[in-house]
Amino acid sequence: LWKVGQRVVRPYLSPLRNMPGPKTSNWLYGNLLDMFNVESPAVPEWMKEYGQTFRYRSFLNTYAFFTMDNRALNHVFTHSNDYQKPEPARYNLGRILGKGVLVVEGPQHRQQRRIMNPGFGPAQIRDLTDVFFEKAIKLRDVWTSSVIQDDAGKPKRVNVMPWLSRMTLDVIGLAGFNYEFNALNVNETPNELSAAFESMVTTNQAADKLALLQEMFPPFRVIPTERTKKIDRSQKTMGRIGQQLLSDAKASVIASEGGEKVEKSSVQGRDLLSLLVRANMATDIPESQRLSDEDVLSQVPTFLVAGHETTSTSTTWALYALTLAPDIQTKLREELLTIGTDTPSMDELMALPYLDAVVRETLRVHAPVPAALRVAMKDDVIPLEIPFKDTNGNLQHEIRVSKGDGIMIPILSINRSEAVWGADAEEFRPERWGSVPEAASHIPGVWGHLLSFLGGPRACIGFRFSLVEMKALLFTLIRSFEFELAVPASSIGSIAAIVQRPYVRGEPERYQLPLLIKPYQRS
Ligand code: HEM
Repeated sequence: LWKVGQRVVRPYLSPLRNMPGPKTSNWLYGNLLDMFNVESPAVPEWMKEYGQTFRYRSFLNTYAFFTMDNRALNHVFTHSNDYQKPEPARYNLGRILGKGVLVVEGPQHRQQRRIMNPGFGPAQIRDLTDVFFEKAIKLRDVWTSSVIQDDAGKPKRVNVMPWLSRMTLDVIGLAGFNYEFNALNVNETPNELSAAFESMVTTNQAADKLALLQEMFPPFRVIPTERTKKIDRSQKTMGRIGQQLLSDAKASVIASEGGEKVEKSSVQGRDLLSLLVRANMATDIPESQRLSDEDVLSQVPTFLVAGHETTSTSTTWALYALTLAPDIQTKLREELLTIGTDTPSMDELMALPYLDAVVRETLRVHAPVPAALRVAMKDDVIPLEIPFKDTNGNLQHEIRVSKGDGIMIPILSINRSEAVWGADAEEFRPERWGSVPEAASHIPGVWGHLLSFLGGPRACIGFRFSLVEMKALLFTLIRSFEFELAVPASSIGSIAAIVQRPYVRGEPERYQLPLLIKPYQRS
């Protein structure tokens, strides 16, 4: 009751009530339904009317604000303890991931990042490059042998999304924790871990009103539902398999420490879980700083959730962009065909300038995670680069927030900002990376003058991993195939549900990118 009371009273006390912004349109959802309206999202209109910093109403009409201001965002990123992920989102993720690095906050997060960071460094990702190519080549071969042509040898419509998703699942299994999902072996039934994970992430929370109440109001969380029971069952399976993977990783670390050679054909010892186990056993980490087995195990589903659909979705968008711009597709193919092998090293791959520009431009225009949310954990004053005029007509050089106010970090709007990238900011034009505008260097993102991987201590830990994986995929596919859209470009839209995916207007299948894929005949 105290919490409900706080929620009711908060809107009358927040300093954000004097910031300009739209009127609330729903007593329960505030402005959220307008913001997430797929066909006509309200944010672009609000940006025209109120500028780059404005307030809106969130769930139960609590106050939140939207800002594209670099200084304000930098403040939010660097004070990650004071601006945490919303508790309902952490509860939801935590049901699936346990206490993984994506969910925990404060000292626990610092401790986990400290031990995990080394596993994601350039040298470690270099060691995983052959896994990226092995699976990219497997996808190429499955497509060539049985997927892209009908019996008469004509290209048939292929929804590339699930294929790319199978490829990245296989990669994160092997590179993440030395586990073979075999998702690209389409004739085999999904293995146990894959089925448990699938069952967990596809539980339909939206259809379950009690689930929404449980998310928003903790006392309801003690009530078991079909959804919670399903998650519990899957968690048991994942826990059992995870325990086995952890024991294997420990054994491999001990074997390699003892000078025993780890089998060359296996990734064991190089996978993220083994690196994490090794870092956790390092002698310079005091006993009190080490992760418990439970914390280490939570990283297995964390890698699956964070590192699988994000990379497959961005590669899907890259193929989409290349079908709309055949000249760019041809130019990219020409560059890729200058390499004389199907399996270049990471350094050779990363040195290809046009591939790099295409990947950057994809992650700019089609950032798979379009926005992030944070909540102020205390009253605070956030400095601004560009002031805003409050509802009383006074110029404000800072934003005053009270504990509980929300913040929307509009990753995609910032990536596509005309103020930064010029009048053609919405266009996919890889050539722009030949001369990056000065304004882009002020964006507080961890990579590439973009916010696609966010910034600060909570930035994406796996950005190098995903860049090399995406490049290996594009390298392999663009050299081997020509891609065309199988439907008119105007029928493709995008739906954002944490990750932003394409769909075809008027067709029942929820997420898809239907393409025609032809083998490329080298002259
Ligand atoms: C194109 C691919 C990817 C994109 C666009 C992406 C984007 C992001 C973003 C925006 C966040 C911050 C979310 C938030 O705090 O609200 C994040 C966090 C994270 N990502 Fe990624 N990611 C990608 C690939 C990966 C991969 C391949 C891995 C692992 C192998 C990974 C692991 C993580 C983890 C563990 C976090 C949580 C970090 C923390 O809170 O300290 N990501 N990612």
